[in-house]
Amino acid sequence: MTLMSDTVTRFDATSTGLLASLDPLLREWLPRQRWFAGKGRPVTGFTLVAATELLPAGSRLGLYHLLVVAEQPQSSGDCYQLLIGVREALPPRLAPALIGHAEEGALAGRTVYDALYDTRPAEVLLEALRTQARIGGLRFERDQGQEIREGLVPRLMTAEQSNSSVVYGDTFILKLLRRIVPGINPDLELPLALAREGSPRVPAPTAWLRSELDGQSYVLGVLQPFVQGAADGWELALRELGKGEDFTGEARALGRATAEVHTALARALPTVTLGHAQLRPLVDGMVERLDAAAQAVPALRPYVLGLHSAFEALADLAAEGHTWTAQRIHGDLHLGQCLRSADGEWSLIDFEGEPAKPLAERRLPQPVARDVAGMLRSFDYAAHSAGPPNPDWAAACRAAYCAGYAEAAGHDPRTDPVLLRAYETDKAIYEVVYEARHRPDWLPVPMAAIERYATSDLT
Ligand SMILES: Nc1ncnc2c1ncn2[C@@H]1O[C@H](COP(=O)(O)OP(=O)(O)O)[C@@H](O)[C@H]1O
Ligand SMILES: O=P(O)(O)O[C@H]1O[C@H](CO)[C@@H](O[C@H]2O[C@H](CO)[C@@H](O)[C@H](O)[C@H]2O)[C@H](O)[C@H]1O
Repeated sequence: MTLMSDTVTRFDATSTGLLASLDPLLREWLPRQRWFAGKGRPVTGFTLVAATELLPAGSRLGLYHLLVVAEQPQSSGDCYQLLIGVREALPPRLAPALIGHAEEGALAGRTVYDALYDTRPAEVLLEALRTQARIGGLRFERDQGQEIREGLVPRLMTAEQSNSSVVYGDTFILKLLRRIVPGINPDLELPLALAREGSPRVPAPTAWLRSELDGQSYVLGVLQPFVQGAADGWELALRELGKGEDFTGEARALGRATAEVHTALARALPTVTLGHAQLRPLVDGMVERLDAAAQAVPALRPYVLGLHSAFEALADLAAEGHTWTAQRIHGDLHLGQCLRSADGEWSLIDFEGEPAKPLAERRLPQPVARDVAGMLRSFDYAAHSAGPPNPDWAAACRAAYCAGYAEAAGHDPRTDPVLLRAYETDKAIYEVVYEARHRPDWLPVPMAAIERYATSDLT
């Protein structure tokens, strides 16, 4: 256990004692969290990167903001953001938040819990954003043009997520990023760029939380307007499928919304042309991901040769002199990232990209086909998740989505089937690894697509 005490605020004398209390509790609790990225390997210890006392430890309710590196074998360790509450005992409503009872160190005899479940700590965060507080290394910042009312009542969203979100009075939603990496985070960067472009398709960031550590900036959270009465595309698609209803009207609207976001991003941020030299490493990446996935998930192995052909076809096109335009994109687009407001308008959320990929890679310009492929995979997922597989439903949504995209963008993604197939294949491979790791019961869904892609020509 090491301590970088220069980043610890108002807490230097007891920081080691704090970690002594938390270490045994976090070893048990952290790996059980959905957002824990190091699943399958034991946590062997923690390094405290920063500890900020937000409510005094001596009071009825103590509150610490922590950045800790979880040490694991064969890894340099991921850094996590934790909001730790400390009480004598937890009231029953906070039972799901329990981390454990500290037996040693500075918090010995007290109960430690995930403070995001608790009203007062969540209020402390919103108040700090509202007043643009600077506490230790934490920078609470906001868009001066948007107002944050006082007295909004917080509630933690309990859905399984990659991060953790608190909704304030159905007016704002604060997403606290759990795994923290230094640098410009697209989850703040892209919505801010879209807001500057005046795009109505993405809730404009109202405020954000950053940390300055060792000369590097970390985005820790983003506050956005809450889209009231919204349903996400995944819920809606499953509902319509279950009723045997048509979803093509919504799929077409989603295609238009995606194209509008792409057009605004292309205006706001640089675009580049990909020729053979640039496409080759992109294809190599796809091949490497396939090979790594087959190592990790044995069920993929019989299909590796068949899947390679999708990537080779793309490399062949590049070798023949084809070029593609690349720009900033969403990076992890699926039905669950699309919200339909009560008045029927679609917005896109969660521009973080695939959280497991390095930030620099997530911020590279890429062909828009990658996002389109993500949505097409999502229609296929829905069609394989609600009762017996319904490939006709998926095919109809696919056609409507691409037609909607073409209406708003002026070009139809289906006119480049080789590129689209390569990205759909790449995404399905990603999904196989994702499901094997997080939801093994779902593995047959992407595997059904893998089987098709490995054995069929482009249709
Ligand atoms: N602006 C918003 N308005 C309403 N609900 C939202 C908003 N942003 C996110 N949500 C809800 O929160 C969930 C998680 O948000 P998301 O950004 O996808 O987080 P994560 O990165 O943790 O997956 C979404 O599926 C959606 O239900
Ligand atoms: O929502 P996240 O950004 O955390 O994305 C991850 O989890 C998704 C599942 O929640 C996963 O999406 C896959 O399952 C969806 C249905 O639950 C489906 O609509 C998507 O098409 C499918 O990829 C996503 O891949 C993963 O990154």
